Amino acid sequence: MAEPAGITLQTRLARGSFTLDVDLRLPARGTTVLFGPSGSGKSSLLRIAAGLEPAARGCVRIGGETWQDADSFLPPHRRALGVVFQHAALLPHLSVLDNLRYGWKRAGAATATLDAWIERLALSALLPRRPETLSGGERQRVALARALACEPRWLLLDEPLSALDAARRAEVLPFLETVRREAGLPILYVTHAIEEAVRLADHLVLLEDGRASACGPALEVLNRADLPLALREDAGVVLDATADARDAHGLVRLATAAGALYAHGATLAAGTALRVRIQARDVSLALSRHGDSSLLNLVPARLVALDPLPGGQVQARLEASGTPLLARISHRSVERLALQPGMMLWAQVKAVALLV
Ligand SMILES: Nc1ncnc2c1ncn2[C@@H]1O[C@H](COP(=O)(O)OP(=O)(O)OP(=O)(O)O)[C@@H](O)[C@H]1O
Repeated sequence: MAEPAGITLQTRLARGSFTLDVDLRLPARGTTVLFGPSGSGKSSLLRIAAGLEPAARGCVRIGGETWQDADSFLPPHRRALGVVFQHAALLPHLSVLDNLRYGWKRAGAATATLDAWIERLALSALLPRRPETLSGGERQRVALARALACEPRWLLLDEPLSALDAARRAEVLPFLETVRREAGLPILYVTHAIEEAVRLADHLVLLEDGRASACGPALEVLNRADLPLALREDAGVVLDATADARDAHGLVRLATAAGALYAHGATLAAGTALRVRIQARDVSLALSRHGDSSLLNLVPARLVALDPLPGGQVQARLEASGTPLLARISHRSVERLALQPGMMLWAQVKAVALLV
Protein backbone atom coordinates (compact mmCIF):
# COMPACT_ATOMS: atom_id res chain seq x y z
CA MET A 1 0.00 0.00 0.00
CA ALA A 2 1.34 3.46 -0.90
CA GLU A 3 2.25 5.73 2.02
CA PRO A 4 -0.29 8.57 2.35
CA ALA A 5 1.11 12.04 1.57
CA GLY A 6 2.55 13.72 4.63
CA ILE A 7 2.02 17.09 6.27
CA THR A 8 3.78 20.32 5.32
CA LEU A 9 4.02 22.95 8.01
CA GLN A 10 6.05 25.87 6.76
CA THR A 11 5.62 29.25 8.35
CA ARG A 12 7.07 32.54 9.39
CA LEU A 13 5.49 34.66 12.10
CA ALA A 14 7.17 37.71 13.65
CA ARG A 15 6.09 39.05 17.03
CA GLY A 16 8.32 41.81 18.36
CA SER A 17 11.68 40.25 19.14
CA PHE A 18 10.34 36.71 18.64
CA THR A 19 10.21 35.11 15.19
CA LEU A 20 8.86 31.66 14.48
CA ASP A 21 10.48 30.34 11.32
CA VAL A 22 10.08 26.65 10.48
CA ASP A 23 9.81 24.44 7.42
CA LEU A 24 8.69 20.96 8.46
CA ARG A 25 7.60 17.81 6.65
CA LEU A 26 5.77 15.60 9.10
CA PRO A 27 4.73 11.98 8.60
CA ALA A 28 1.10 11.24 7.78
CA ARG A 29 0.97 8.62 10.51
CA GLY A 30 1.77 8.58 14.21
CA THR A 31 2.29 11.21 16.87
CA THR A 32 4.63 14.12 16.27
CA VAL A 33 5.63 15.78 19.52
CA LEU A 34 6.61 19.46 19.40
CA PHE A 35 9.01 19.68 22.31
CA GLY A 36 10.89 22.70 23.60
CA PRO A 37 11.26 25.18 26.43
CA SER A 38 8.65 27.73 27.37
CA GLY A 39 8.45 30.49 24.79
CA SER A 40 10.09 28.47 22.00
CA GLY A 41 6.98 28.78 19.81
CA LYS A 42 5.27 25.39 20.24
CA SER A 43 1.75 26.69 20.85
CA SER A 44 2.12 29.32 18.14
CA LEU A 45 3.00 26.60 15.62
CA LEU A 46 0.03 24.48 16.67
CA ARG A 47 -2.25 27.51 16.40
CA ILE A 48 -0.95 28.17 12.89
CA ALA A 49 -1.79 24.56 11.94
CA ALA A 50 -5.28 25.16 13.33
CA GLY A 51 -5.76 28.38 11.35
CA LEU A 52 -5.89 30.49 14.51
CA GLU A 53 -3.05 32.83 13.45
CA PRO A 54 -4.20 34.41 10.18
CA ALA A 55 -1.23 36.83 10.28
CA ALA A 56 1.19 33.91 9.89
CA ARG A 57 2.52 33.47 6.39
CA GLY A 58 3.44 30.11 4.96
CA CYS A 59 1.97 26.84 3.93
CA VAL A 60 -0.13 24.21 5.70
CA ARG A 61 -0.81 21.13 3.61
CA ILE A 62 -2.13 17.76 4.68
CA GLY A 63 -2.47 14.66 2.54
CA GLY A 64 -2.38 16.62 -0.71
CA GLU A 65 -4.98 19.17 0.51
CA THR A 66 -3.87 22.79 0.96
CA TRP A 67 -5.26 24.59 4.01
CA GLN A 68 -3.05 27.62 3.63
CA ASP A 69 -0.54 29.00 1.15
CA ALA A 70 0.36 32.34 -0.44
CA ASP A 71 -3.04 32.56 -2.18
CA SER A 72 -5.45 30.82 0.16
CA PHE A 73 -6.45 30.54 3.81
CA LEU A 74 -8.98 28.02 5.05
CA PRO A 75 -10.61 29.26 8.28
CA PRO A 76 -10.40 27.00 11.37
CA HIS A 77 -13.94 25.62 11.10
CA ARG A 78 -13.27 24.40 7.56
CA ARG A 79 -10.12 22.48 8.54
CA ALA A 80 -10.99 18.88 9.43
CA LEU A 81 -9.26 19.15 12.79
CA GLY A 82 -9.71 17.99 16.34
CA VAL A 83 -8.11 20.33 18.88
CA VAL A 84 -7.66 19.88 22.63
CA PHE A 85 -6.07 22.61 24.72
CA GLN A 86 -4.79 22.68 28.32
CA HIS A 87 -8.27 23.36 29.64
CA ALA A 88 -11.18 21.52 28.08
CA ALA A 89 -13.71 24.12 26.96
CA LEU A 90 -16.83 22.03 27.55
CA LEU A 91 -20.25 23.65 27.37
CA PRO A 92 -21.25 24.04 31.05
CA HIS A 93 -25.02 23.80 30.58
CA LEU A 94 -24.85 20.49 28.68
CA SER A 95 -24.30 16.96 29.95
CA VAL A 96 -21.18 15.07 28.88
CA LEU A 97 -23.22 13.16 26.28
CA ASP A 98 -24.68 16.36 24.83
CA ASN A 99 -21.22 17.93 24.76
CA LEU A 100 -20.03 14.92 22.77
CA ARG A 101 -23.01 15.06 20.42
CA TYR A 102 -22.76 18.80 19.82
CA GLY A 103 -19.85 18.86 17.36
CA TRP A 104 -20.35 15.27 16.24
CA LYS A 105 -23.81 16.00 14.80
CA ARG A 106 -22.57 19.00 12.86
CA ALA A 107 -19.63 16.99 11.52
CA GLY A 108 -22.05 14.31 10.29
CA ALA A 109 -19.79 11.59 11.70
CA ALA A 110 -20.80 7.96 12.26
CA THR A 111 -22.57 6.83 15.46
CA ALA A 112 -20.09 3.95 15.67
CA THR A 113 -17.21 6.45 15.93
CA LEU A 114 -18.84 8.29 18.83
CA ASP A 115 -19.63 5.02 20.61
CA ALA A 116 -16.11 3.70 20.07
CA TRP A 117 -14.50 6.77 21.67
CA ILE A 118 -16.94 6.72 24.60
CA GLU A 119 -15.80 3.17 25.25
CA ARG A 120 -12.07 3.62 24.59
CA LEU A 121 -11.92 6.66 26.87
CA ALA A 122 -14.10 4.96 29.52
CA LEU A 123 -16.77 7.67 29.51
CA SER A 124 -19.98 5.61 29.79
CA ALA A 125 -20.49 6.30 33.49
CA LEU A 126 -19.88 10.03 33.00
CA LEU A 127 -22.39 10.63 30.19
CA PRO A 128 -25.24 12.12 32.31
CA ARG A 129 -22.89 14.34 34.35
CA ARG A 130 -22.36 18.08 33.94
CA PRO A 131 -18.79 19.31 33.22
CA GLU A 132 -18.48 21.11 36.59
CA THR A 133 -18.83 17.76 38.40
CA LEU A 134 -15.87 16.20 36.55
CA SER A 135 -12.22 16.07 37.62
CA GLY A 136 -9.68 17.81 35.40
CA GLY A 137 -8.55 14.46 33.99
CA GLU A 138 -12.13 13.39 33.22
CA ARG A 139 -12.74 16.69 31.45
CA GLN A 140 -9.69 16.14 29.26
CA ARG A 141 -10.93 12.63 28.37
CA VAL A 142 -14.29 14.13 27.33
CA ALA A 143 -12.50 16.79 25.26
CA LEU A 144 -10.46 14.05 23.52
CA ALA A 145 -13.58 12.01 22.74
CA ARG A 146 -15.41 15.11 21.53
CA ALA A 147 -12.55 15.90 19.12
CA LEU A 148 -12.15 12.33 17.88
CA ALA A 149 -15.87 11.59 17.48
CA CYS A 150 -15.96 14.17 14.66
CA GLU A 151 -13.59 11.99 12.58
CA PRO A 152 -10.95 14.69 12.04
CA ARG A 153 -8.02 14.24 9.66
CA TRP A 154 -5.52 15.66 12.13
CA LEU A 155 -5.58 15.85 15.95
CA LEU A 156 -3.84 18.79 17.63
CA LEU A 157 -3.14 18.53 21.36
CA ASP A 158 -1.70 21.58 23.10
CA GLU A 159 -0.27 20.56 26.50
CA PRO A 160 -3.39 18.51 27.34
CA LEU A 161 -1.90 17.37 30.68
CA SER A 162 -0.16 20.49 31.90
CA ALA A 163 -3.08 21.82 33.95
CA LEU A 164 -3.34 18.52 35.86
CA ASP A 165 -1.47 17.43 38.99
CA ALA A 166 0.96 14.49 38.81
CA ALA A 167 -1.63 11.90 39.90
CA ARG A 168 -4.17 13.04 37.28
CA ARG A 169 -1.48 13.18 34.59
CA ALA A 170 -0.56 9.56 35.36
CA GLU A 171 -4.25 8.67 35.12
CA VAL A 172 -4.78 10.32 31.70
CA LEU A 173 -1.49 9.27 30.03
CA PRO A 174 -2.67 5.68 29.32
CA PHE A 175 -5.75 7.15 27.59
CA LEU A 176 -3.47 9.27 25.41
CA GLU A 177 -1.59 6.06 24.58
CA THR A 178 -4.93 4.53 23.57
CA VAL A 179 -5.63 7.54 21.34
CA ARG A 180 -2.17 7.25 19.79
CA ARG A 181 -2.73 3.53 19.10
CA GLU A 182 -6.37 3.56 18.00
CA ALA A 183 -7.01 6.90 16.32
CA GLY A 184 -5.36 6.01 12.99
CA LEU A 185 -4.70 9.68 12.19
CA PRO A 186 -1.71 11.96 12.58
CA ILE A 187 -1.40 13.71 15.93
CA LEU A 188 0.53 16.90 16.72
CA TYR A 189 1.27 17.00 20.45
CA VAL A 190 2.75 20.05 22.18
CA THR A 191 4.55 19.56 25.47
CA HIS A 192 7.54 20.68 27.50
CA ALA A 193 7.39 17.53 29.68
CA ILE A 194 10.06 15.00 28.71
CA GLU A 195 8.04 12.05 30.14
CA GLU A 196 5.19 12.81 27.74
CA ALA A 197 7.59 13.01 24.79
CA VAL A 198 9.15 9.68 25.83
CA ARG A 199 5.79 7.95 26.25
CA LEU A 200 3.94 9.32 23.23
CA ALA A 201 6.26 10.48 20.45
CA ASP A 202 6.80 8.54 17.25
CA HIS A 203 8.41 11.57 15.72
CA LEU A 204 9.93 14.52 17.53
CA VAL A 205 10.49 18.14 16.59
CA LEU A 206 12.72 20.09 18.93
CA LEU A 207 11.87 23.80 18.93
CA GLU A 208 14.27 26.39 20.25
CA ASP A 209 13.69 30.11 20.05
CA GLY A 210 11.30 29.80 17.10
CA ARG A 211 13.48 27.39 15.08
CA ALA A 212 13.36 23.61 14.68
CA SER A 213 16.80 22.46 15.84
CA ALA A 214 16.02 18.78 15.25
CA CYS A 215 13.30 16.74 13.61
CA GLY A 216 13.16 12.98 13.18
CA PRO A 217 12.19 9.61 14.67
CA ALA A 218 11.61 10.16 18.41
CA LEU A 219 14.31 7.90 19.83
CA GLU A 220 16.93 9.21 17.42
CA VAL A 221 16.28 12.81 18.46
CA LEU A 222 15.89 12.02 22.18
CA ASN A 223 19.23 10.17 22.18
CA ARG A 224 21.30 12.70 20.27
CA ALA A 225 24.22 13.85 22.38
CA ASP A 226 24.80 17.06 20.39
CA LEU A 227 21.50 18.74 21.28
CA PRO A 228 20.72 20.90 24.33
CA LEU A 229 18.61 17.99 25.59
CA ALA A 230 21.86 16.26 26.52
CA LEU A 231 22.90 19.21 28.71
CA ARG A 232 19.76 19.28 30.82
CA GLU A 233 19.99 18.30 34.45
CA ASP A 234 17.76 15.30 33.64
CA ALA A 235 19.61 14.29 30.43
CA GLY A 236 19.35 10.63 29.57
CA VAL A 237 18.74 8.04 26.89
CA VAL A 238 15.55 6.26 25.92
CA LEU A 239 15.45 2.59 24.99
CA ASP A 240 12.71 0.39 23.58
CA ALA A 241 12.03 -2.46 25.97
CA THR A 242 9.78 -5.46 26.46
CA ALA A 243 8.84 -6.68 29.92
CA ASP A 244 9.71 -10.38 29.89
CA ALA A 245 9.54 -11.70 33.44
CA ARG A 246 8.79 -10.61 36.98
CA ASP A 247 10.48 -11.95 40.09
CA ALA A 248 9.09 -12.54 43.58
CA HIS A 249 10.31 -9.11 44.75
CA GLY A 250 8.26 -7.17 42.19
CA LEU A 251 11.23 -6.49 39.92
CA VAL A 252 10.52 -6.77 36.26
CA ARG A 253 13.14 -7.88 33.75
CA LEU A 254 13.20 -5.76 30.64
CA ALA A 255 14.70 -6.97 27.38
CA THR A 256 16.48 -4.04 25.67
CA ALA A 257 19.04 -3.70 22.90
CA ALA A 258 21.61 -2.88 25.62
CA GLY A 259 20.86 -6.17 27.40
CA ALA A 260 18.51 -7.22 30.20
CA LEU A 261 17.68 -4.53 32.77
CA TYR A 262 15.74 -4.84 36.02
CA ALA A 263 13.21 -2.20 37.00
CA HIS A 264 10.43 -1.71 39.49
CA GLY A 265 7.16 -1.98 37.63
CA ALA A 266 4.86 -4.34 39.46
CA THR A 267 1.93 -3.65 37.16
CA LEU A 268 3.73 -4.48 33.93
CA ALA A 269 2.49 -7.72 32.39
CA ALA A 270 4.96 -9.96 30.57
CA GLY A 271 5.10 -9.03 26.89
CA THR A 272 4.31 -5.33 27.47
CA ALA A 273 6.26 -3.10 25.09
CA LEU A 274 7.43 0.16 26.61
CA ARG A 275 10.22 2.71 26.61
CA VAL A 276 12.64 3.12 29.47
CA ARG A 277 14.52 6.29 30.19
CA ILE A 278 17.88 6.05 31.88
CA GLN A 279 19.08 9.36 33.25
CA ALA A 280 22.79 10.12 33.02
CA ARG A 281 22.95 11.00 36.72
CA ASP A 282 21.70 7.50 37.63
CA VAL A 283 24.52 5.73 35.81
CA SER A 284 27.94 5.16 37.38
CA LEU A 285 30.99 3.56 35.82
CA ALA A 286 33.36 0.82 36.94
CA LEU A 287 36.47 -0.73 35.41
CA SER A 288 35.46 -4.24 36.45
CA ARG A 289 32.31 -6.12 37.23
CA HIS A 290 31.46 -5.74 40.92
CA GLY A 291 29.85 -8.72 42.58
CA ASP A 292 29.62 -6.95 45.93
CA SER A 293 27.37 -4.06 44.96
CA SER A 294 23.65 -3.56 45.47
CA LEU A 295 23.37 -2.45 41.87
CA LEU A 296 21.38 -4.90 39.79
CA ASN A 297 21.98 -3.54 36.34
CA LEU A 298 25.51 -3.99 35.05
CA VAL A 299 25.92 -3.33 31.37
CA PRO A 300 29.20 -3.76 29.49
CA ALA A 301 29.79 -0.60 27.45
CA ARG A 302 32.51 1.09 25.42
CA LEU A 303 33.44 4.65 26.34
CA VAL A 304 32.92 6.84 23.27
CA ALA A 305 33.69 10.34 24.56
CA LEU A 306 34.00 12.46 27.68
CA ASP A 307 32.21 15.82 27.46
CA PRO A 308 33.05 18.35 30.19
CA LEU A 309 30.06 20.00 31.87
CA PRO A 310 29.95 23.09 34.07
CA GLY A 311 30.58 22.52 37.80
CA GLY A 312 33.37 19.92 37.55
CA GLN A 313 31.15 17.25 36.07
CA VAL A 314 31.76 15.17 32.99
CA GLN A 315 29.23 13.45 30.77
CA ALA A 316 30.48 10.12 29.51
CA ARG A 317 29.02 8.96 26.22
CA LEU A 318 28.93 5.17 26.01
CA GLU A 319 27.80 2.50 23.64
CA ALA A 320 26.33 -0.77 24.86
CA SER A 321 25.69 -3.34 22.11
CA GLY A 322 25.14 -0.51 19.62
CA THR A 323 22.85 1.43 21.98
CA PRO A 324 23.84 4.82 23.40
CA LEU A 325 24.09 5.40 27.15
CA LEU A 326 25.07 8.50 29.13
CA ALA A 327 26.72 8.65 32.55
CA ARG A 328 27.27 11.81 34.54
CA ILE A 329 30.31 11.53 36.77
CA SER A 330 32.77 13.85 38.47
CA HIS A 331 35.93 15.05 36.82
CA ARG A 332 37.76 13.55 39.76
CA SER A 333 36.41 10.07 38.95
CA VAL A 334 37.59 10.45 35.36
CA GLU A 335 41.12 11.08 36.66
CA ARG A 336 41.01 8.42 39.34
CA LEU A 337 39.90 5.71 36.89
CA ALA A 338 42.12 7.15 34.10
CA LEU A 339 39.17 6.98 31.72
CA GLN A 340 39.95 7.25 28.02
CA PRO A 341 37.66 6.95 24.98
CA GLY A 342 37.76 3.41 23.61
CA MET A 343 37.95 1.70 27.05
CA MET A 344 35.52 -1.10 27.92
CA LEU A 345 33.68 -0.35 31.16
CA TRP A 346 30.73 -1.50 33.25
CA ALA A 347 27.82 0.90 33.35
CA GLN A 348 25.91 0.50 36.60
CA VAL A 349 22.25 1.54 36.74
CA LYS A 350 20.12 1.37 39.86
CA ALA A 351 16.91 -0.59 39.27
CA VAL A 352 14.90 2.06 41.07
CA ALA A 353 16.26 4.71 38.74
CA LEU A 354 14.79 3.30 35.53
CA LEU A 355 11.84 5.39 34.51
CA VAL A 356 9.14 3.27 32.94
N1 LIG B 1 -0.75 36.77 21.31
C1 LIG B 1 0.55 37.05 21.38
N2 LIG B 1 1.01 38.29 21.17
C2 LIG B 1 2.33 38.57 21.24
N3 LIG B 1 3.28 37.66 21.52
C3 LIG B 1 2.87 36.42 21.75
C4 LIG B 1 1.50 36.02 21.71
N4 LIG B 1 1.42 34.70 21.98
C5 LIG B 1 2.68 34.27 22.19
N5 LIG B 1 3.56 35.30 22.06
C6 LIG B 1 5.02 35.22 22.19
O1 LIG B 1 5.49 34.32 21.20
C7 LIG B 1 6.56 33.52 21.72
C8 LIG B 1 6.22 32.04 21.58
O2 LIG B 1 5.11 31.74 22.42
P1 LIG B 1 4.43 30.30 22.46
O3 LIG B 1 3.27 30.39 23.38
O4 LIG B 1 4.20 29.85 21.07
O5 LIG B 1 5.60 29.41 23.09
P2 LIG B 1 5.50 27.98 23.77
O6 LIG B 1 6.76 27.26 23.38
O7 LIG B 1 4.22 27.33 23.43
O8 LIG B 1 5.56 28.35 25.31
P3 LIG B 1 4.83 27.65 26.59
O9 LIG B 1 5.44 26.26 26.72
O10 LIG B 1 5.20 28.55 27.73
O11 LIG B 1 3.36 27.62 26.30
C9 LIG B 1 6.77 33.97 23.15
O12 LIG B 1 7.83 34.90 23.17
C10 LIG B 1 5.46 34.64 23.51
O13 LIG B 1 5.65 35.64 24.48
